[in-house]
Amino acid sequence: MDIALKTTSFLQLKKPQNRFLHLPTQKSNVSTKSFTPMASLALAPTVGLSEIFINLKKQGKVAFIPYITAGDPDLSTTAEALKVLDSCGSDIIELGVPYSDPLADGPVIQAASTRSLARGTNFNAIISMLKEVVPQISCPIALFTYYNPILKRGTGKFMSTIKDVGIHGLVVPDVPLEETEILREKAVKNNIELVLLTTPTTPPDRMKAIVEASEGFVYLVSSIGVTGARSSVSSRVQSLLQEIKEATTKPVAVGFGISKPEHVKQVVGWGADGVIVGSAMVKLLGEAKSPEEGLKELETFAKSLKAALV
Ligand SMILES: O=P(O)(O)OC[C@@H](O)[C@@H](O)c1c[nH]c2ccccc12
Repeated sequence: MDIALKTTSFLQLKKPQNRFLHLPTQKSNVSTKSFTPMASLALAPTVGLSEIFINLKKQGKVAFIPYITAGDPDLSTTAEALKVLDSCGSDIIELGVPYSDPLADGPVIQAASTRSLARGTNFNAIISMLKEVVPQISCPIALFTYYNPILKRGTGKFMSTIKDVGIHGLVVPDVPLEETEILREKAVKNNIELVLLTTPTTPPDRMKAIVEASEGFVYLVSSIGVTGARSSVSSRVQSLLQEIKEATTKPVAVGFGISKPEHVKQVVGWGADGVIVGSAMVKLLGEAKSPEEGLKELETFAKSLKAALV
């Protein structure tokens, strides 16, 4: 199966043996009753991903886009983490659906997915949590999932379900470029922006097709390999950003390896419209001594990265 990223040798995903999700089917032990809905704040309805970038550009600002894995360490903490990240000035939040075979993920996010699945996190419980939390936050959420959970539910049903809880964007790293057409059609019907990814080894023509088809923003993967904090961000990103910006006026957000304020400043200096930070966030939240400790560390870290953007 040729996927959007495969030709970039970013990852050679084999055709999944069993296309269906391996999530535990037993009833999740996650109680949605634990989400006591606050009086839903009269927040302005969140705007979509594209609008976020338009508004930021007018202010000469760059988008801060953290990623966390839903259900790690548990869904109640995820609910709180979304509010913390929103209050720290996140412009978009990427929320990952844990999956049993996260081939594009490094050890930190793989471990987060394993912990989350071990707790019984499943898609329905994530949706229930989002139903409560989305009205309480002001920044849009882009759901992050591998292709199987979508296929399992049916593309149309999946899209309408996430739209109904106020999700604005969708990132599917292993969808074959040739199959994004089907996904995008259902996404557009549900006002969901389907974000596509390009990488350092994506051939120019393929990159052009990807940026042309990508909605909301273009995800530039900074380095080949899997997700994970790196000591430095590849300087190749600078020329990659130029090449992409010659091919499109769409905003480009850079992810992979970014884990320090100096990384953020560097990528901004190279012309990125957004900065995506995942593993470093996930590690703090999921590997802390307690959820409260994790939330505190997440807040401090998020503020330090946000401060590097101004
Ligand atoms: O973890 P990093 O190196 O900070 O990279 C962001 C990444 O976590 C997030 O965007 C993401 C999580 N899982 C992925 C799989 C493929 C591409 C991107 C992702």
